[in-house]
Amino acid sequence: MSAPILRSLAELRALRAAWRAEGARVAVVPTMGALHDGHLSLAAAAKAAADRVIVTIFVNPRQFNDPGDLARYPRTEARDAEKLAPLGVDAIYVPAPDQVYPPGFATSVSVSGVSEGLCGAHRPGHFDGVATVVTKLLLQTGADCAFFGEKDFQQLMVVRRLVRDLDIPVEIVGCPTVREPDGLALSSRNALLPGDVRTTAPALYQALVEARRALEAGTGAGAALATARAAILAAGFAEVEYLELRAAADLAPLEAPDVPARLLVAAHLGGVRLIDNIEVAAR
Ligand SMILES: Nc1ncnc2c1ncn2[C@@H]1O[C@H](COP(=O)(O)OP(=O)(O)OP(=O)(O)O)[C@@H](O)[C@H]1O
Ligand SMILES: CC(C)(CO)[C@@H](O)C(=O)[O-]
Ligand code: BAL
Repeated sequence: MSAPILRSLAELRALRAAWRAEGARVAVVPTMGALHDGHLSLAAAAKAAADRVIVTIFVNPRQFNDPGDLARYPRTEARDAEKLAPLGVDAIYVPAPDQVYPPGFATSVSVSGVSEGLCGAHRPGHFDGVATVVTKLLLQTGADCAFFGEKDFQQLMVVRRLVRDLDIPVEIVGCPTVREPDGLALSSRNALLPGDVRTTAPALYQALVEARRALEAGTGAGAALATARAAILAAGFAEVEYLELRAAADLAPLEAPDVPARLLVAAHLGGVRLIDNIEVAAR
């Protein structure tokens, strides 16, 4: 059976109050819709960890630095609800824009440090938009736990930081990246890839895997990353926005994987910006 779709904060609060009275543990899975198996893996993990699960669908205008990107972001609400039905999700919150940003809205949540560099450097204002809407969704849902994908690793770190800094009583759970059989990380934006470049897209993940192998075998970061960058461009990507080795704990820049590390990349293919990242073991 399809979960009820809630469009107002009042409806969400009423349901939340009933669940609180039952003593239910409530999970939230924030999304922007156009759901794929990556999102569904978060919903399944949430269902396993909580009594009640709310999936939110809100294409948040404040996190789009590029108006064209916002305009073409895929919107597939009816199909999203169908995909969630077999998972036993308890509610889908699809707020009208004024339920998140009421007239006169004047507050922004800005997380420094971890939101600088990487996507933060290339998408000005993006993480302020993410931090603001995630803070609102956590407070509106009053969730006990919230599920985010490691595919957006920097976003996950920004959310962990803001929850600690603002004393929001919620457990943040990071979930592994779900991939296509050829390695491409699932992403709503994959649907925008022109057909003729789809077979090129997995080169991004392959380059990360090869760089990880080299780093873990003792190759210096400079050489390993230069080889990976060249491989991504040779495969047919138009631009590598960033390709960096960072400490997994706080995303501080690293010269070598001497602590648990993350290798993160953003690159452009067929007019679409793809991101990916993988774990690199400490030497
Ligand atoms: N392949 C994936 N595996 C696991 N989680 C994912 C995957 N893709 C997205 N998520 C997670 O789903 C949540 C909602 O993400 P979002 O709706 O932006 O989807 P997306 O596919 O990342 O879309 P976009 O094209 O905007 O990057 C985020 O926590 C994100 O990290
Ligand atoms: C966390 C999020 C739902 C906030 O809009 C979005 O950034 C996303 O889908 O990753
Ligand atoms: N998945 C992160 C949301 C965004 O790209 O805006």
